[in-house]
Amino acid sequence: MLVSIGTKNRAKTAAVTNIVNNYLENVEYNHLEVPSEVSEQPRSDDETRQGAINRALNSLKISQADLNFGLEGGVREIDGKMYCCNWGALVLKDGTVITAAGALFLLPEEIADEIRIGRELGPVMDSYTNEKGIRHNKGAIGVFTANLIDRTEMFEHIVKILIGQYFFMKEHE
Ligand SMILES: O=P(O)(O)OP(=O)(O)OP(=O)(O)OC[C@H]1O[C@@H](n2cnc3c(O)ncnc32)[C@H](O)[C@@H]1O
Ligand SMILES: [Mg+2]
Repeated sequence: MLVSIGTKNRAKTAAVTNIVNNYLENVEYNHLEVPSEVSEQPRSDDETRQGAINRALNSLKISQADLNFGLEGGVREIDGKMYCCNWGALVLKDGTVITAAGALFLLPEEIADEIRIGRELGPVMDSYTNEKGIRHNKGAIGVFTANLIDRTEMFEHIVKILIGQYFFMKEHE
């Protein structure tokens, strides 16, 4: 079975590989840099979800894989507070689109203000922590949860929901 993932981000590719390997055998993986066709920093659930779907659809177009994953991070505001939101899409070979969302976590006001003036969370997190490439491993969620949960684990949950929905659909065909 061929599984494509619409990113080369290591936190995301690890999440897909870790979960899919638990449930399916003889899987070959493709990591594809595909356009999300939304802003670099999505600013709503709608836009973040659409980015995940576009990544999965674009992966299918390029690879014709059996399962095509798109994972996208964004932000949204509720009652003046900014949360990081996370969405995933799984597109099947026949074009069926399955979606799921994951954790929402609060961004501190000083981080939120940087995003509000138009910066991207990835670089903002790197300057905040004085580290490079946070988005590939612990992610903002790792930093703001005292490393109790990292970005891979957060996306694993979404991938598990997507795969679970796929199994449910197959059982009810
Ligand atoms: O290479 P891609 O797949 O694009 O991975 P990415 O890390 O850029 O992730 P997204 O495009 O899905 O996320 C949109 C923006 O938000 C940033 N971001 C989202 N979640 C983050 C997290 O947990 N830690 C650090 N940056 C995050 C990210 O770096 C981007 O600037
Ligand atoms: Mg990105």
